[in-house]
Amino acid sequence: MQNDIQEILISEEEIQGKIKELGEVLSKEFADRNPLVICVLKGAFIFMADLVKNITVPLEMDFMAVSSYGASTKSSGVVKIIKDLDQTVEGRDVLIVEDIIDSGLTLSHLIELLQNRGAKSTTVVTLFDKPSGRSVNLEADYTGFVLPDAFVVGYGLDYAEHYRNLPYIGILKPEIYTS
Ligand SMILES: O=P(O)(O)OC[C@H]1O[C@H](OP(=O)(O)OP(=O)(O)O)[C@H](O)[C@@H]1O
Ligand code: HPA
Ligand SMILES: [Mg+2]
Repeated sequence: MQNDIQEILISEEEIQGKIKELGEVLSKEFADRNPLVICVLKGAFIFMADLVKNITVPLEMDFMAVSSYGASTKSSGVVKIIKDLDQTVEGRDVLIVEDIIDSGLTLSHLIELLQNRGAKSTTVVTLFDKPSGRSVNLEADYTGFVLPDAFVVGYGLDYAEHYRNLPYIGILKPEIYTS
């Protein structure tokens, strides 16, 4: 698995340090608001788990699975809901937890959906942001790291369902997805 990685961009230690910082900021922002923290599966599952351990105020969690990449390195442009939320978002302060914003299509779709369902507020925290990939105008409220224009894997992010279990973020060797 490691042999398929061209370069490690962000180490496990750097990721964990950043998540502690994000947890502190979000604990202040959401004190006394009992947010509904929504994990965008599958990619965000590791970030969600590490992040909520660093948020020290009461919150609730829910999970939603969406997919637009499949076994490709480019967004299909169609955001499919594979598993919907169990809880209602009506009147709730919602914190959306994403692993990466690339084209922005997944999040813009999700934010619109949650607002239409009556969420009181929607706040986005993403661990990674790839601004060069954007096809819609969208910014997270909180961002961990800004990434260069390359297809990355690890820490929840996959290529064709592999590499999610790497504890760091790396650039996948192009020959892996062009061969
Ligand atoms: O900004 P975008 O271009 O929409 O890309 C970001 C989304 O793409 C990935 O999900 P993917 O569709 O690969 O599903 P997965 O999380 O199950 O891997 C990632 O986890 C984000 O949710
Ligand atoms: O760079 C990426 N890697 C893995 N999944 C992704 N989904 C959007 N961008 C990426
Ligand atoms: Mg994916």
